[in-house]
Formats: sequence, structure tokens, C-alpha cells
Amino acid sequence: MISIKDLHVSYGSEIALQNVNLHVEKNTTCAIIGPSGCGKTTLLYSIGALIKPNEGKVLIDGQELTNVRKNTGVILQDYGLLPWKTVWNNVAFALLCRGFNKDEANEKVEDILRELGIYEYRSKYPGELSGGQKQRVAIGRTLALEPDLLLMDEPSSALDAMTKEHIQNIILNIYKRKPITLITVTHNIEEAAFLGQKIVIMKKAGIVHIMDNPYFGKDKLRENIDFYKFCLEIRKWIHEDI
Ligand SMILES: Nc1ncnc2c1ncn2[C@@H]1O[C@H](COP(=O)(O)OP(=O)(O)OP(=O)(O)O)[C@@H](O)[C@H]1O
Repeated sequence: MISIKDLHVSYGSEIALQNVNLHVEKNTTCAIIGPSGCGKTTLLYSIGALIKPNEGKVLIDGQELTNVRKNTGVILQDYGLLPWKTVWNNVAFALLCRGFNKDEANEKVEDILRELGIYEYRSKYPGELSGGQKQRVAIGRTLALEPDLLLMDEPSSALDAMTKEHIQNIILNIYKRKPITLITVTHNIEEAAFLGQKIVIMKKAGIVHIMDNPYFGKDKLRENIDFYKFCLEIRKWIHEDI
């Protein structure tokens, strides 16, 4: 479980987070949504220990977070792929750095590339891939390390509408097959409602509302009118003057 207590983060005189409190149960998903500059990325980075809070703390499974955890996977907006390595080697590299031997790494790389439907691109370089393919490689590279907590910053923001849905489906299916704790930062209301069991709505430097998502994981969600009504409820909270 993730437990965030009275978190405060400033960049110089800019207050990015103030008195933020949040609990996310183990192996559940949570989407963080809010306008640009409200502190979403700062909150995600605090959970990943990529930045240290000025005040307050983050506990993961009861342990106070003081350093980057081995079992936390992070997928950032720009994918972070190594342009001089092939798809195969981008994923393998992460495993070799983690201490897997070559045979173990190769076995895992093949499994994950097949699972994500990118095995056929294994010899290509990131520069030869579409945005959606790059994102799948980035997801594969992180998932190969079998994290128990996955943090994603705008996983589909750079993608067109169809590819966005495809990536969201892949993420949801991966979660359904093997639940881990999944935290997604997004600007996109549909993405939040699709990927978040819990929807955290932020406004300038704080959380203004938390919603449980009764539609999470349901079949044919995008054909369900109630799903879009739920999206409208989220929208009201984002646009409400508080
Ligand atoms: N390195 C930094 N130095 C100074 N100010 C920063 C830095 N990073 C973020 N900020 C400021 O902190 C506030 C929160 O930024 P953050 O990136 O967390 O917001 P966000 O909600 O993720 O924004 P976006 O949706 O545009 O990515 C903003 O006002 C931003 O300008």
C-alpha cells in the first residue's frame, strides 16, 4: 500500500504540493488528473523517490521511502529509450543491468516483446518506430523487471486517438493478467476513467476530490454510455471553481 502523509514540495518559491494526503491500496490502480501545472508529475516523482519532499512522507508497504526502490518501475513521457540500441537490446539492457544473465534476459525479452505485439520490431531502432511502438517498448522494458509498483506519466499523451486506446487496452490487459499497483498521471479524462480504479483530481498544489470508479475493468467500456457519464462527473470536478 502507498500512504502519502502531509506532503509538501516546493521548487524555490514555487509551491508544487501542499498538504497532500493519499492512500492507494496494494495491487489497485489510481489515475491522477488535473490541469497543467497543478503538481501531478511532482506527486508521481515523489512516489518514485525521484524528488525528495520538503515536508511529509511517502510510505510504501509501511516503509518510509528514502531512496529509489528496486521494485518501482517508471515510464516517463519521452519513453527514455536508448536510440543506439535495438528494441531487443533496449529491453535486454535493463535486465542485464539488474543482474540477469544473458540466457535469462533473452528468455524474458522474447516473452515480453511477444506479449506486447512488438516481437517483429525486435531488430529496429527507436528512431524507426511509431510513437505507439516506442511506448510499447518502454512499457516492455519496465515490465520485464517485474515491478510491484508502476508509475506512468502521461502514457499516451503523444499518441493519436486510436493508438491511445490501443496502449490503454494493453496497459489494462497487463494489469488484469497480473495486478500490480499502477499509478497513472494524465490530462485525459477518458484515460483516467479507463485506467483508474481510483481517480484523484488535483487543482493547484493539492488534491480536491477522490472518486472510486465503478466502471473500472468492465468489458466493452468504451461502448457503455454510463462510462461517458462518469467521465462527465470527473470533468465537473476538474472545472468546478474551488
Ligand atoms: N524543476 C522545477 N523548477 C521550478 N518549478 C518547477 C519545476 N518543476 C515543476 N515546477 C513547477 O511546479 C508546479 C507543478 O509542476 P508539475 O510538473 O508537477 O505539474 P503537472 O501537473 O505535472 O503539469 P503538466 O500537466 O503541465 O505536466 C508548476 O507550477 C511548475 O511550474
